[in-house]
Amino acid sequence: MILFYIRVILAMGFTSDLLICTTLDCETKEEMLAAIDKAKEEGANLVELCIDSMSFSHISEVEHLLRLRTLPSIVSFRSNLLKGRECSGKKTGLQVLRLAVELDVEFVEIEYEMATEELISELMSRRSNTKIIISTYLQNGGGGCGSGTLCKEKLGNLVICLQSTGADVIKIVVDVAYITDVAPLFHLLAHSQVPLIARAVGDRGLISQLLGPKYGASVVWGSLGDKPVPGLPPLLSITQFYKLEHMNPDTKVFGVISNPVGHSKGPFLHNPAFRHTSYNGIYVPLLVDNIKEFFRVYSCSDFAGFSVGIPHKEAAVGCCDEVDPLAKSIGAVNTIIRRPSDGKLIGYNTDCDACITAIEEALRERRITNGQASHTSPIAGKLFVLVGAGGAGRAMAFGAKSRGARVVIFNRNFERAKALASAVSGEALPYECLDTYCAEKGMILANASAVGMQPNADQTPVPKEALRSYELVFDAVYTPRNTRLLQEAAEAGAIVVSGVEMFIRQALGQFKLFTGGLAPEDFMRQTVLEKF
Ligand SMILES: O=C1C[C@@](O)(C(=O)O)C[C@@H](O)[C@@H]1O
Repeated sequence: MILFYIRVILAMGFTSDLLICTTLDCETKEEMLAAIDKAKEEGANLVELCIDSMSFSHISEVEHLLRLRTLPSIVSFRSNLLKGRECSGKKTGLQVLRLAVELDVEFVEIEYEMATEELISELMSRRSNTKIIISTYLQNGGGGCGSGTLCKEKLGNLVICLQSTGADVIKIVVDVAYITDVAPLFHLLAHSQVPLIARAVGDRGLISQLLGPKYGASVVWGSLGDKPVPGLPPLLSITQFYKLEHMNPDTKVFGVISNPVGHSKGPFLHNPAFRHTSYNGIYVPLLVDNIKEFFRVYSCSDFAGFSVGIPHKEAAVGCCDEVDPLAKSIGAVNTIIRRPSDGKLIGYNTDCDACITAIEEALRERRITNGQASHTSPIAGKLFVLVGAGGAGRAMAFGAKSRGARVVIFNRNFERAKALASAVSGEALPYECLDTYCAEKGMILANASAVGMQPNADQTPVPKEALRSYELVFDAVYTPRNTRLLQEAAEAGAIVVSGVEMFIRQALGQFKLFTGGLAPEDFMRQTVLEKF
C-alpha cells in the first residue's frame, strides 16, 4: 500500500508529501496571482486554476499568469461554464490547454466529454513534463444505481473508460447525497492500479478529503480563506489540525456523528490530543442522516470510535452490540468504540458525569467561598429544572436524580418530557410555563436543548426576568461559548457554568475510551481555552 502511494505521487510528478490543493475561480490575472499567494500562505502546495472563470481579452494575459504563478498548478477550462462568456468557446479552451502544455505547467485537466483522441495525442506530443488529467463529474451519487447510492460496478466501468483515453491521471468527482456514498470512492482509491483522484463534493462528502490519504489519495482539496465551501475543509485546518500529511493506512478513524455537525469543536480538540500523545488517529466531522446505515457501511475495524451528537444519541443505543449499564439506564449513548478484539460496537455515556460534575464543582466553589463546605452533593435536594428531553437531556436528568435532586422537565414535545419525567420520578410541565416558572428560590437551570446554538445565538430558552430564581444556570450549548442564556444569567446574579466545561469533560472521558490511555487533561483544557 505504502509503495503504491509513493508510486502514485511519483507518477503525478511530485516526489514528496501529500499534495494540498485549492481551486481558484478568479476574474482577473491579478486576482489569480494574489489568490495563489494566499493559498501558499495557508499551506497549499498545488492550485487548480480555473481559467474559464477569468475574463480576458487576449490569451497573453493567461500566458502572464502561467509564467508568474508561484505554485505548481492544474490548468483547467470547464466546458459547462463556457456559455455567455466573452472569451468563451471551445476554441479558447483548447488554446489555453495548448498554452499550458507549451509552458510546461505541471497538470492540465480535460473533461472526459471533451477529451477526443486527437486532442490527447496532440497534447501528449507537444508536452515535456505536463501530466494530463482526464476528469468526469457525477451528479447525486452517480445515479442509475438506486437513490443516492454509488455502485462499485459503475465506478469500475468509469475508471476503465477514463483510463482508455491514455490519461496520466484520472479524476472522478461525485456529488454525494449521503456520507455512505463516499465509501465506494475509498474502495476505488485503495484498489486503483492507476493514478487516481476520487473526490466527493457536497457537505456529506467532506470525509473524502479528510480520510482520502488513508486510502492512498495523493491530493486533497481545501477551501481558501474563511469562505466556507460545502464538503471542503479549510486549507488552514488541513495544515493546523488534521495534519493530513501524517496520515497512513494504519491511521485509526474517529469522528463525531451528528446532524448538524459544523458546530462541533471535537476535531479541534481530539486531533491535537492524538498528536500530543503520539497516537495515530484522526477525528473528523461525520454528517450522518441515518446512523444505522452509517454503521452498516463503515463496518471495518479502522473506524474505531465515535462521539455521538444531536439528534442521534438515543438511536445510537440500538446500533451498539453492548451498552454500558449507565448509558443503558439513561437510554442515550454519546460514545461508541469498536472493540478491537471482536469488532463489536460498545456504547457509553460520558455526558452524564461531565455535566453533573461541572455543576457540582461550581456549586462547591461557591459553598467553600461562603464557608459552607460539605461532603454531600451540592445538588442534593435542589430543584433541577431541565430544558430538553433529548439524548443530552436524558443524561442530565439521570445524573441529577442520582445526586438526589428533584427534576422538573420542560420540552417542546410534551410526551417526551412526560416519558423522561416518569423515568426519573420527576415532573413534566408544559413548555409554555417555562418563561414564568418559579417554584422556589435557588433552583438549578440546565439547558439541554439546542436553543441558542450558532447560527441562532440571539435566541435563549428562558427570558432574563425569569432567571432571578436560579442559583446556578448551566447551558450545554458551547457554540458560542458565552451564550445569551449565560450572559443574562450572570447579569441576574446566578452562578454560570458553560457548556465548554461539559464539552471538555465528556471529551476527556471519550479520549480514554478511544485510545485506552489517559487523556492529557491539562493539554486538552489549554487547547480549548486557546483555540475556541
Ligand atoms: O453533546 C456532545 C457534543 C458533541 O456532539 C460535539 O462534538 O459537539 C460530542 C458528543 O460526544 C457530546 O456528547
